[in-house]
Amino acid sequence: MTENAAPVIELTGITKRFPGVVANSDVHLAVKPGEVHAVVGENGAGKSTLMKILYGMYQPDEGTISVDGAPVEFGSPRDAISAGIGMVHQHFMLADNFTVLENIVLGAEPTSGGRLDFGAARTKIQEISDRYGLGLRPDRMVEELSVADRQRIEIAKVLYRGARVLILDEPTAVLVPQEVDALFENLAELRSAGLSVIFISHKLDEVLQVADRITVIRRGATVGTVDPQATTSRQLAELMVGSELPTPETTESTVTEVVELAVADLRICSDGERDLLSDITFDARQGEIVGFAGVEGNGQSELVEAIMGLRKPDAGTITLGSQDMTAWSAQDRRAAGIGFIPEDRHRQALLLDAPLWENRLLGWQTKAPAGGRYWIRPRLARQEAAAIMTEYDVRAPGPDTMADALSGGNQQKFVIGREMSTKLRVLVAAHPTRGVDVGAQAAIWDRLREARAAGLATVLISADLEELLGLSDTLYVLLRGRIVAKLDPADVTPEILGGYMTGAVTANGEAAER
Ligand SMILES: Nc1ncnc2c1ncn2[C@@H]1O[C@H](COP(=O)(O)OP(=O)(O)OP(=O)(O)O)[C@@H](O)[C@H]1O
Repeated sequence: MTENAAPVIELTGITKRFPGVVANSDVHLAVKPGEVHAVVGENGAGKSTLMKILYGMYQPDEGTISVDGAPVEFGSPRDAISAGIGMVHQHFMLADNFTVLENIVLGAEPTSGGRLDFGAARTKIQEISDRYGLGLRPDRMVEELSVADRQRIEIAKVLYRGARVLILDEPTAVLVPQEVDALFENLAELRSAGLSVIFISHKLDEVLQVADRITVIRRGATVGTVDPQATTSRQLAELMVGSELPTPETTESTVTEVVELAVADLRICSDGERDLLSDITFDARQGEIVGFAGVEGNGQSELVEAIMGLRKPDAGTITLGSQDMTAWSAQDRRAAGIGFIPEDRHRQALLLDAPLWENRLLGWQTKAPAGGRYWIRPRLARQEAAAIMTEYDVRAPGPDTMADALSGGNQQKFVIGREMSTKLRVLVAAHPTRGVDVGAQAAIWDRLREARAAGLATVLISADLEELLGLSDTLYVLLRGRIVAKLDPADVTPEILGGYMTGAVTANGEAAER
């Protein structure tokens, strides 16, 4: 980064109001050419809103956007893209059954005399790949590729469209440590080529490692821009929150001998072809957190769906206490006290166009006091929703607020609060703190530990290795649908765990043959 370079992007005095909420209030952000600029802030601080304004998805109520010193107005993402701004989404938007080349070109087809010119596209993609060390192979099918490869395709896609400023929204949430290092090398290449990266993340250590400058947003307003060389992650967190953070406490084991959930010889096949899960056998005892590590797509979703009754296994049994529940419906399982924090909160946990009080009832409609066999009690549901909002620090105007008006992290906190405020025997938690800020993460970890101490058996799936190592009593690694290692979290580091997850280290702890 050139110290005194003029900003390539400057947002000045940005204010954006939603009903009952000022999402951005007089925000200032200046991004220089050749810098990685992190934007951090608590859940609901206004980061996504600001990025949506920069990307032309929302229009600000006040304030200006300048590109290369000249004011611009973006009516849509198309305008932002033509001004050289690209967004790499957290949820990849790639078509699995197309090649890398097709995915990059889709929507920005090259024309030569009115015809698609794939030859020119291939050359351009190869240049981009070589220049930034992306290692793309244009003819590979996307479905065969890892999460990290897909992310590189998304990056190439925006570069292909001429982006000079790339917005990366929580890019490391889905990566193992080795992949995070590789991503950071790619970012270094982009930076040295004079491009700019806006990096949104809740992982403050990573932010300090990768960013040239960090802008902190608190409750919609800019707190300031800091130099990572002169800031610790604790200071950064305190700037975000506006007060000192409590220190998380360590806890004693609470694992008992009583098996609450037993999974035996579970097998799930896809169309009779390939096993998505095979020979899965494990127990979760009262007072125990059983963690599952794995690169996304190695059987975690199928395991969760089988336990929750959303997918019928091809073989094996699932037992709750002394009852075989393999044939039970999803609703029977919830009624028996199995709580669920799904990976995809939008599809599986919330009705986005319904108010929070209705979402309080979702999945628990038949449970007293607010729900019941024949009717529901809106007044009680409102009270319960309000109680969850207070207890889990869900920042929103009230129980009548629609779920889709909440920031991502606040939606997640609401879902966790809903599930955990019912008396549970088993909790299946997939990525429980994905997208939540450090303060909320520590609070959720405390809740999970308290529930464990009270006897809850938890199955924890997470891509956050620190979370898995910090919470689990027993840790399994899933690779290609099998358990390839059973580990004591006290004995492993994130790097070793990453090795098991990618298959680089085998079950006996040795490096796998290449
Ligand atoms: N479409 C919308 N309608 C109403 N309110 C909204 C809308 N989008 C965001 N908000 C509100 O604006 C505020 C800022 O939300 P935003 O999503 O920008 O936060 P964020 O910093 O990205 O949070 P997170 O880390 O949880 O993703 C929140 O109070 C949120 O509830």
